[in-house]
Amino acid sequence: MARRIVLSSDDGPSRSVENLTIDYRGDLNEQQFDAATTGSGPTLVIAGAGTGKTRTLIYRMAYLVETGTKPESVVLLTFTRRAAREMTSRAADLLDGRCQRVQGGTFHAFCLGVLRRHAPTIGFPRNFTVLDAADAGDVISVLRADGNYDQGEERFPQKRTLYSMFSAVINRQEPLDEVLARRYPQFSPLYDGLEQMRQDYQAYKKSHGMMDFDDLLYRTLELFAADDGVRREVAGRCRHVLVDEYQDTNALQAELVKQFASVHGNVMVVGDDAQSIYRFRGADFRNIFAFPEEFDDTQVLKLEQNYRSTQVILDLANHVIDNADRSYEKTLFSHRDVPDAELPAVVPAADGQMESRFVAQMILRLRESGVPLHEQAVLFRSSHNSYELETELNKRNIPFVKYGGMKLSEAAHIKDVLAHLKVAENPQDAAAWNRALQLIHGIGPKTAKSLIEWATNEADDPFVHTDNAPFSNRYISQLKKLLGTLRSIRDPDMPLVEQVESVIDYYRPIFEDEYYEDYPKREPDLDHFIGLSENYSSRRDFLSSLALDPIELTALDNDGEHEDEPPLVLSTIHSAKGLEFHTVFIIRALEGDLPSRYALREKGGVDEELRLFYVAVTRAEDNLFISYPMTQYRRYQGEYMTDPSRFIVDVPEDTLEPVQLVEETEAQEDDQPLLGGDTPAALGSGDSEQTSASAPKQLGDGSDSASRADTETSREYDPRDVDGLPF
Ligand SMILES: Nc1ncnc2c1ncn2[C@@H]1O[C@H](COP(=O)(O)OP(=O)(O)OP(=O)(O)O)[C@@H](O)[C@H]1O
Repeated sequence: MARRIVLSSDDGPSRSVENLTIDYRGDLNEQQFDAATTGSGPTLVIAGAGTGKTRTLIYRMAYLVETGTKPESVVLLTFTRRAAREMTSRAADLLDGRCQRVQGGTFHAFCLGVLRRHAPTIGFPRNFTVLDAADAGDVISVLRADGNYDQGEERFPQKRTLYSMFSAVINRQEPLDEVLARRYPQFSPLYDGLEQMRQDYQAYKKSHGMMDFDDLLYRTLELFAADDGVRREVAGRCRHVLVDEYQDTNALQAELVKQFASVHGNVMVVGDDAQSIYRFRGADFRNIFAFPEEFDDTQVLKLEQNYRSTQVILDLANHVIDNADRSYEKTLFSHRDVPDAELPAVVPAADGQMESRFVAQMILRLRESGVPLHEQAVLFRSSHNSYELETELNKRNIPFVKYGGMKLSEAAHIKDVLAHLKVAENPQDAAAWNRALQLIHGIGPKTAKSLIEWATNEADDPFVHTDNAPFSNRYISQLKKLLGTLRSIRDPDMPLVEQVESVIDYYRPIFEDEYYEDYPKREPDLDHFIGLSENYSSRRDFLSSLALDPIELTALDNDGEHEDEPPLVLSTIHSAKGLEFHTVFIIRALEGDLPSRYALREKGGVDEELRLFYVAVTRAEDNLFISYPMTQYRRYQGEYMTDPSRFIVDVPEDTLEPVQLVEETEAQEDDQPLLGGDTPAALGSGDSEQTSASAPKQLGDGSDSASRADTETSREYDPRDVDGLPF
């Protein structure tokens, strides 16, 4: 065995908590203080929603640095890179710039860093390509075109489904036959072909220098198993491991935490079993229950005091989660003393359009009463749930930003550009070749296949046109342009932004032709893409970063358009994780949507949806409206009656107050009180006509039309009117 020389720690001298610059006792409650300032060893912090998990981790980071731990040896693992950035910069604000040097990021990004250094140990090149889910699907398509995996069966799974199956095998560590039996029983008879394909997919990625997301985790563990020196070196640099959102880790991530903490043993994981919502990606909320079994002498701390929501909102949250299968016993109680807090409201609307009008009008009224748009959010289960509302918001010129929709790198035109960059980065990337080649007139799937064969196997240099290449006059001149562009951007001295511009110059005529119907609408994305590339020094980092940390297309689309006023937030519930808003609207609370009809088919699926609903409810600080349309329309079915979500039907009225929507005209006829008058202030004052007529100018030049629409059709929301519910 090699001789070992033990170096002593470079950490600075430790100081007592009383002599530190931050007032930990004053800023934190007792439970938070205990967690932030605990000593070494394993710690599990079980925390309810809004109880200050994030705050505690930020203070923990600052505390470690302030008491002498080298910031570079603190590792903060979060669910998104944005979360890590925000947390380290908040810690830096609290203490000083040293906190920016904490190693923060996602598990995938951390593993990527390790693998870039050590990939050759497990037979991968250092410049391996990172495949996102769509890329992985493309690779699977390439394989499928080559093999006879479907054995003539017509009902073979699509590429996305195949990827999900293969992914589940890795990240749940379950054999494929079990994955099929549990989640895709209809494909169980195809097991042999599928297993063969899965193995070929693994082998193909390895021989072509590619890793998908699961590989980043799995191969890191493989690397540690293959070379214990690497494990010791990596874990040696993890003096303190902090993990946020532990409830959403999968089996591989839980194992990685163990490995990272295997030298120093200092690990703090923070999570809320009730907020585990990523089962479809292999997350297993049972990890959080298993933690004390995995780490001897775990200290378990609980945070139960909620600082975010009013007690009435928490009462609903507690009621909801009481129905969950298994959760750590904790009852949230509010720290906020809000007299006359509004009960959460359930609002049935006649149809989707009426639901949208209610939400849009309510948003304007709240805004009138002083709640800015960006402190209001509309949450929904699936991105398409908000389409009708988006139309309504556009009609009224209410600016909004939407999260959880399409990612920039999922847009077809961006994928085209990316394909060129990927080929330049990894000439073995057949899926990228395939996309780039088929953009050329005269090259179809068959020709592309033989060209790829030539480029990846036969050519000495695939970027140089040679006479023995299988080129035809049909496309030769365009192909030469492609190869010339790719060759030029492979020049190591060419700055990334110039490479991207060069690809886009080549691509632009193709782009205008390919998307002739709407290319002007897509054009700004190309400019954004060039702008993004300016932040990276290498093509490799840029591509990995886009794969690992995708950028929201819609968020980007709307960037810079709201200089006057930060916009309203529309978000899927998944993307609203960790956020908080003064007012939250949960729309489309329907059976089939929330819970999603797909979840109903799976064991444990409804519980996961229940937790998702819990996450949505606990985003609200002061107001919560849960609405749904009572009728919907389907093309072949016509109009039909919906069922409200099971999560809201049996809730006592003193926990979730039913509210009836009434048209203004009807309300006046019935002599019912309109919103305004004695309506609680938080819900806005003045009648709808006043509200919209006085809506400030920056809500758009269409404020007039909004005003007209309001006066003509306004229906009234009266929170006190609980009779005659149309359930
Ligand atoms: N000790 C405290 N004093 C004052 N405010 C606090 C305290 N702890 C937390 N808060 C506030 O409570 C809110 C919720 O905190 P935080 O976002 O850290 O909670 P969380 O547990 O991460 O929430 P979730 O898991 O629901 O996203 C924040 O606005 C935070 O500033």
